[in-house]
Amino acid sequence: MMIHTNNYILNIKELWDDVPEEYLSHKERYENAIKKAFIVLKVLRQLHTGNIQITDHRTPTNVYSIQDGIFRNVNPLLIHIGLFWSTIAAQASTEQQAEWLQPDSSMIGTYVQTELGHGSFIRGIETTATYDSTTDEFILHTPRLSAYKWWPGGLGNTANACLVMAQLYINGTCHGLHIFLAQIRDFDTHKPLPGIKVGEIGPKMGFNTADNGFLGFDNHRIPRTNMLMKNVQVLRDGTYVKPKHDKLTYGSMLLTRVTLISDLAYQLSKAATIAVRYSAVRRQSPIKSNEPERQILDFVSQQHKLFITIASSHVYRVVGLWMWNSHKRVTADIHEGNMGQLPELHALACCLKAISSRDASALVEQCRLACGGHGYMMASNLPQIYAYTTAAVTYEGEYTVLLLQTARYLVKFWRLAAEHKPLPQNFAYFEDYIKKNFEQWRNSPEGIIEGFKAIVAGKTKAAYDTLQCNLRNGREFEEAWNMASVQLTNASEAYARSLLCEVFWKETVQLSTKVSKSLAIVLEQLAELYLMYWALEKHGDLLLYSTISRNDIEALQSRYEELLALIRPNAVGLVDAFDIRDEVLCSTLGAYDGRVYERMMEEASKSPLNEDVVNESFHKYIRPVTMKNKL
Ligand SMILES: CCCCCCCCCCCCCCCCCCCCCCCC(=O)SCCNC(=O)CCNC(=O)[C@H](O)C(C)(C)COP(=O)(O)OP(=O)(O)OC[C@H]1O[C@@H](n2cnc3c(N)ncnc32)[C@H](O)[C@@H]1OP(=O)(O)O
Ligand SMILES: Cc1cc2nc3c(=O)[nH]c(=O)nc-3n(C[C@H](O)[C@H](O)[C@H](O)COP(=O)(O)OP(=O)(O)OC[C@H]3O[C@@H](n4cnc5c(N)ncnc54)[C@H](O)[C@@H]3O)c2cc1C
Repeated sequence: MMIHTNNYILNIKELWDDVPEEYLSHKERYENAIKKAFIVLKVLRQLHTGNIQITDHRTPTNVYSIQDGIFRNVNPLLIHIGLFWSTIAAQASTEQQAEWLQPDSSMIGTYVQTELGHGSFIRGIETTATYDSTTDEFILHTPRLSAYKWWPGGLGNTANACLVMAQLYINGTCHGLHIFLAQIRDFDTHKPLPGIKVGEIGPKMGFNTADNGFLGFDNHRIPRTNMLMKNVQVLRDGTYVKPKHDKLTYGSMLLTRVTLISDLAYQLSKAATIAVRYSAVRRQSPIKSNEPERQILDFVSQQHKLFITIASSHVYRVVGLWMWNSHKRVTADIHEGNMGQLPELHALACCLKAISSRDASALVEQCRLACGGHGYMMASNLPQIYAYTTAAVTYEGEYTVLLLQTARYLVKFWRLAAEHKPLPQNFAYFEDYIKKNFEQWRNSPEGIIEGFKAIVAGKTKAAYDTLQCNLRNGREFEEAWNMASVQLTNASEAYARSLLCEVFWKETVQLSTKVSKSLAIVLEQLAELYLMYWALEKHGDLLLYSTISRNDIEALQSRYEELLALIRPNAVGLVDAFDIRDEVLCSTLGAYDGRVYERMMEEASKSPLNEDVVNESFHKYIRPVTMKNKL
């Protein structure tokens, strides 16, 4: 059968709620989401087997974006599809993949790594997998409360299998973290298997349809062949065959960090669409007292809040794709046995995941605030987008922890520069900074990019000097590192920002040669706005580390305000160009037709509190008090 993805999925009636999910209980929400998830999974399986084919040009990403509207919250199968499958595809041997990745598999899986006691420091994970050569099995065990797995999406009620991260023991020797496939529930009855304690962790700020769960093993046995064995093996006699790089086991985190950048771009495009469209409809106060009230989008301060969100969505779309291509390249190299590019990819993925999630959550919140009171309504969908987006600052590597990973990489290159050793081309600016080869400041995108590099160099130097000073004062390295950690994270943040500016500007300039002149102008305005915005935000750093002057900063400010005015006529067109359907946007404020007030009233009428003209609590509680002496 040939289908058009959008229409096919959007026309499945059971996928759309009569009652907005906010009115459902925790349990009902989950059950409703599961109903939808399995309708969608069936479609995906049909797509996979070729029983149905997509006639439009869309990719799984598009299918992913449609599901965003269907679930309002989160698809309970997100981790099954996004992490369970992809980890097997990346880390299981060919034979294991052939067995486990069957399209009609009974397995519904999740990715089980974090424990009650350890999330960031995964070497501290306490779950053990001990090889028993007499039975050719691993024994999975949770030695204490802090070792209980806690958080995995879909684990609470949905999953019957999982990929577990555990410390591998063979003959009393610990070989560190490895990944194991474990069945946890009976495929037919769905009851937990003997030796498995599993459940759901309760309501959260968002992700309430993801049934995040807990899991404990009581000496649960799995076959030896259930360890993911593409990069590392345990042989029948207990021989341990080491991987080519000991962080290959962390590959799923790396991939998800890369994928997330594009996902966050998409969340930003939704928030920008809602807030810009609403700002074009909403009128509040005249600008000149004798004029009619103006669209709030005409207030320059409103443009300042919103246009950076549009630009940032493009930045993360472009940089997300750039990272995706790098990941593909490095993965191909790894297949050939060349691990040389892995540290760089890891360092880039860490800081870009950290900054993209932090930017996205701050900007989504800014869009919500820019919609005034109405942005606080669940029906605007902005609170849900915020709750979803802000979680990304924590999951898949907490913000600061990831920035500190990138800092290790920066410090390594600074050390080379300080010792006058050869540097790779992309860090040549460290040497320039040491030699004080400062460029004359230019108030242009290229000048700002150079300025940001100077900030990276200056901040890395400051952090490195502090580190050295702490060491000279007799501190152990780890302690000295901790004492310098504020400066180290600052350096990483600056590094991420300089990458974002440079990649975005270069890619935009290149793209501009391939599109119409009028489109090229708008794209370059957006890219320039992004660079100017951040130059102004970081003008203190530029004053410290580059050759910028006060006059230059004032000129930047004027150009920035000019750009806001230039973008204003295209603002609605720019968000329309994100091409997000109303069914996916799910917002009374952001729908394409601009019927904001009508939609708000329609949504309010769905409130169960409007079902009765007089709520029964009036008779039970209010009247006895207010009418007590009057009856
Ligand atoms: C309608 C249809 C619907 C279906 C849709 C279909 C489409 C589906 C598409 C899917 C799209 C998906 C969209 C994305 C949305 C995703 C939403 C996700 C939802 C939530 C998921 C959440 C999942 C999780 O959170 S899982 C748990 C994650 N946990 C972490 O990230 C823990 C963080 N901690 C760490 O990573 C480590 O502990 C670390 C790195 C901080 C420290 O590790 P360790 O202590 O071992 O190392 P160090 O001693 O610090 O370093 C040693 C050395 O190793 C280097 N290194 C570390 N890590 C790596 C690495 N990964 N790779 C390479 N190298 C690494 C490190 O740099 C050091 O090197 P040096 O040279 O010594 O400096
Ligand atoms: C919505 C959501 C979904 C999730 N889904 C999954 C899932 O599917 N599977 C899974 O396994 N896990 C999942 N997680 C868990 C998630 O990966 C962890 O919460 C995350 O890695 C952070 O770890 P933590 O909670 O232990 O935070 P902590 O590490 O305890 O962080 C607390 C604070 O300590 C600081 N800190 C910690 N270590 C350091 C350090 N070395 N240096 C400086 N500061 C430090 C942090 O910066 C932070 O400020 C999910 C979490 C959330 C919120």
